[in-house]
Amino acid sequence: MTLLEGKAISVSFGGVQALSAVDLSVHEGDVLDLIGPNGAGKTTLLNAISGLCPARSETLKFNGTEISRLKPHRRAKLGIARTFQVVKPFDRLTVVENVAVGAMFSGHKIPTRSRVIERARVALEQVGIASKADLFPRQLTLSERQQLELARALAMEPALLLLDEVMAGLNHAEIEKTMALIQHINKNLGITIVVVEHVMKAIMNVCNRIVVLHFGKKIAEGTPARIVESPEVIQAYLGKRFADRQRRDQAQRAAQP
Ligand SMILES: Nc1ncnc2c1ncn2[C@@H]1O[C@H](COP(=O)(O)OP(=O)(O)OP(=O)(O)O)[C@@H](O)[C@H]1O
Repeated sequence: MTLLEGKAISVSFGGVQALSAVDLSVHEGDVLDLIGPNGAGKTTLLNAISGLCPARSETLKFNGTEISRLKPHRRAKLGIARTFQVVKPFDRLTVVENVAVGAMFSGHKIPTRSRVIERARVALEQVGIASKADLFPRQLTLSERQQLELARALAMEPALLLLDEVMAGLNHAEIEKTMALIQHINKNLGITIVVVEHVMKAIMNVCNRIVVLHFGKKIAEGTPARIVESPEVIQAYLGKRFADRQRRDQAQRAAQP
């Protein structure tokens, strides 16, 4: 089933055409990776979906409802949550209180304080930092702050989660952990995910579809295996060495019993 359907999504900032008539379909259960060079329009596309920047489109439907004229908080209530590339928690609130702010935007009509805190604690457990609930954000490592950002979005009980570079600045072990967490959120919590991610090697093994943006236009879409074969994508973004290595890895995995 199609969860999100966008047709001809365009965004311009003054003279800059950040997105030009991009079509995007996200199916229920997808982990869809948005890739492309710096400035390609990836974050802008997440902003257009979540309502954070004014966008034009022929249609933008979520779960069958036209959302293009809805404010961000209305889209959040319908089940669209997102994380931000630069994590900016409320410094004077504890970790659990920060997440509780997210829980206030869940679909429930009047979330009570106890329900909101309970939901926040569940989300912290889901991302693995329940033991940090009563600390302040400044006491967290970079990786834990990313997990806080994820928990805040999960507390909104979304059907669609938009992740903007949640692995930026993380080391190898932390990236592996985050990958496993993304898989867990998708498979076990049943949440559809659109992820903007530059750490290609890692995300290739987790996503089922990739959409490639270049100068605000969609230049390719398909399975990871198809995308590494696309001459246009190799030239615009992946580079030949990465594509060759990825193809070799895929062949080795396929040959394993
Ligand atoms: N608020 C804004 N005002 C003016 N121009 C903007 C604004 N936001 C984005 N842009 C421009 O729109 C284009 C797309 O930017 P966007 O941040 O979406 O790219 P991106 O693919 O996410 O890049 P990166 O990988 O570097 O995060 C860029 O040319 C950028 O400079």
